[in-house]
Amino acid sequence: MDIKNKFLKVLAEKYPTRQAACREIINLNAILNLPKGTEHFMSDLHGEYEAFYHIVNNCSGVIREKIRYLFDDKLSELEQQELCTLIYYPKEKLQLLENQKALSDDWYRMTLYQLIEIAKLLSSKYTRSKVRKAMPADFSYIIDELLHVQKDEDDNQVHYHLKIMDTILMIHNGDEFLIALADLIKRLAVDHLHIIGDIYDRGTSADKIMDLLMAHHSIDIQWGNHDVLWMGAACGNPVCAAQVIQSNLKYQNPSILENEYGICLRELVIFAQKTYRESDPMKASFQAMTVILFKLEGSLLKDHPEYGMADRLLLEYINPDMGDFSKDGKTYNMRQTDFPTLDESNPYQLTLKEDEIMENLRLDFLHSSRLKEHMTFLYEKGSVYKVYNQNLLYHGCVPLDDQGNFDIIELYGKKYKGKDYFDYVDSMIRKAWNGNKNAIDFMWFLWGSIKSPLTGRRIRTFERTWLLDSTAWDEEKNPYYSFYKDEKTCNMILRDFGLYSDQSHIINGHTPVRAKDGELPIRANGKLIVIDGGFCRRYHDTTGIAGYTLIYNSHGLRLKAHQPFESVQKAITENLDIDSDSVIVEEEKQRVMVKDTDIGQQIQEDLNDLTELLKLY
Ligand SMILES: O=P(O)(O)OC[C@H]1O[C@](O)(COP(=O)(O)O)[C@@H](O)[C@@H]1O
Ligand SMILES: [Mn+2]
Repeated sequence: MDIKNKFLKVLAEKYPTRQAACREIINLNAILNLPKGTEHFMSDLHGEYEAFYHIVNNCSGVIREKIRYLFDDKLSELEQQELCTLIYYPKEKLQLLENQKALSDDWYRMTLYQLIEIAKLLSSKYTRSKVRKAMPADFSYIIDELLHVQKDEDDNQVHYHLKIMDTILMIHNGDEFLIALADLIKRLAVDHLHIIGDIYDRGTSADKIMDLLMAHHSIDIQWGNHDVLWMGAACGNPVCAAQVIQSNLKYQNPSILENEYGICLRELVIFAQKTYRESDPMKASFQAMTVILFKLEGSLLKDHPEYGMADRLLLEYINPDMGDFSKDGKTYNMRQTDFPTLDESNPYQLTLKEDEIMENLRLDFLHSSRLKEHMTFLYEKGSVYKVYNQNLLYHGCVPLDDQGNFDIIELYGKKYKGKDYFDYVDSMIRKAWNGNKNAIDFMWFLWGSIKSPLTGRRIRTFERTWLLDSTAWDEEKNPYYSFYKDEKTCNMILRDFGLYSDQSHIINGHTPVRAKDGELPIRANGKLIVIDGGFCRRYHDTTGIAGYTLIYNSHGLRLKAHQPFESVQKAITENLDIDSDSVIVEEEKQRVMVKDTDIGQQIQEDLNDLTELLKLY
C-alpha cells in the first residue's frame, strides 16, 4: 500500500462510514465560512500588572463598544459603565453592590438578561460547539440553552427560559451564574492574544502578569530584551542575573526578587553596608551590584570577542582615587565615586566575597521553582518571532546594515541574515535552557548588542548609571530604525519570512510612541505598526498617552490608543475605565473569514483528505 492509501486507511478509522465523512465535511465547511476570530496584540507590559489586568478585562475597549451598540438607547451612560465594570470585575463589583444593598431579584433578572444579550452578540461569529467549549463547565448547558432562544407561536421557549432564571435565583446561584457569563463574554471578545515582548522589569509585578498569562485560553509571546534577560538569569548566566538585580534595585523593587522568586538579597545587603560608604542599605546594595555587574560583563565579553562588544570594557577607565572616568581624551564626573573593591591592575576580577555572593544569587535564580514555572511557560509559548495569519510579529528589529540591506552576522564560522538569523537566535535561546554553556553566555549578547533582534541598540547601562554627563547616554540604534519607515524595507523583510500578501504587516514592540509629539504608530505606508503598550508609568510623560494595543478582527486592523490607568480599586468603586480612542489602520474590502486564516488553511487540508476518502466509499 502506498503512503497515501495508508493515510486514508488511518483516516477511515476516524470516519468509518460515508455519512461520518460527509458530516465532517459539512461541519468544516461551515467553520471556514465564519468570520475570523479576534486577535489582540499587546506589548511592553513592564510589570504593570493592574493596567494590564484592566486591558485584558476590558478587552482593549471592545466590551464597552458592544454595550454601547446594544444598549445605547436603553441605558444611561452611568448604567452602561456599571455594566462594563460588572463584566470586568464581577466578583468585586457584586461584593460592592451587596454592601450597598443594591442587589435584588429584579436586578439579577435584568442584569443576567443584559449579559446574555452581550454573550449572544459576541458568540454569533463562532460555531455553537466552539462557544460551548469556551463556557465554564458548570453552566455550559444552561448558557447554551439561553443563548439560543427561538421564538415559537406560544412563546414556549421564552417561558422556559424565564423558568430557568427563576430557578437560578431561587437557589441563590445568581452570583456564580453571573460570573460565569462575564467570563464567557471576555473569553469570546478576544479569541487569541499576542504579547510582543517585555513582560518584565520596571513595574513591580511581572510575576502576577505571568500568572495571568498562564491562565489565558489562547496566547503566543515574542520574547523581548527584558524577558530574555530574565531567561538568561534563569538559565544560570551570572551577568544576566546581576543586571536583573541591579535594575530591580534601581526601581526599588526588591520584592519581586525576594518575595516572589525567592532570590535572597540578605548577604548582598550586609556586604554592601559593610563595604560602601553609602548608609542607605538599598542604595549601598545597588552600588555593590552595579560594580559586580560591570566586572562580570567585562569578563564575559573578554571570553567572547565574536560578540563585537569590546567597547563595553569600561571599568579600566575609572580613576578610583579621583572618582572620575577618562576615555578617548575626555574626562567625566561620576555619580558613584566609591569603589572599594576595584583593583586597578585587574578591574574585571570579583573579590572573593563578591564572587561568593554572586554565585549564591546565581544559584537562587537557577533553583527558584516559581521562576522555573514562569520561564518554562515563556519557553513553551514564546519565540523570537511569529508568523500568524500573514503578519510577522517580533519585539525588536531585523538587523540591517548602513545601506538598509540585511546585516550579515557571523558567529562561529557561519553567516546569518534575516529570517535565518532569527531562527539561529531562537535555537540558541532554547539551547541555553538545555544548559549549553556557549548559548547561556549568548543570552547576554541578546540583551546588550545593537545586532540583537530583541534589542537593536548599543546598551549603555554603564554610562546611564554612572556618568553625570547625559550626552554620553545616547544608545546608538540599529539602522533598522531608520529604514523601517520605508515600505520597500518592510516588504524585503516580509518576503524573507515568506510573506507576499498585500495583507501582511510587521507588528513591532519595543519603542514607545511619542504621541504627544505627533508621532504615529503606523509606519511604511501601513506596512509596519509599532505597538508599545506604554504600560510603563515612567514613560507616560514622554509619550503623552499610556500606549497602544492592536485589534485584528474580520473587519480589519484597528489601533486603540489608551489613556493612563489609575487603579483597579478605582475602576471598581468609581467605574473608571481606560479611555481608548480607536484608529482604523486598515479596513478589509471583504470580511476576513476563517478560510482566510492559518487555521482555515489547516481545515482546508483536512477537507481535501476527507474528500479523497469520500471517493473510496
Ligand atoms: O529607562 P530605564 O529603566 O532606566 O532603562 C533604560 C534602559 O532600558 C532600555 O531602554 C531597554 O528597555 P526597553 O526595551 O524597554 O526600551 C535600554 O535601552 C536602556 O539602557
Ligand atoms: Mn524592549
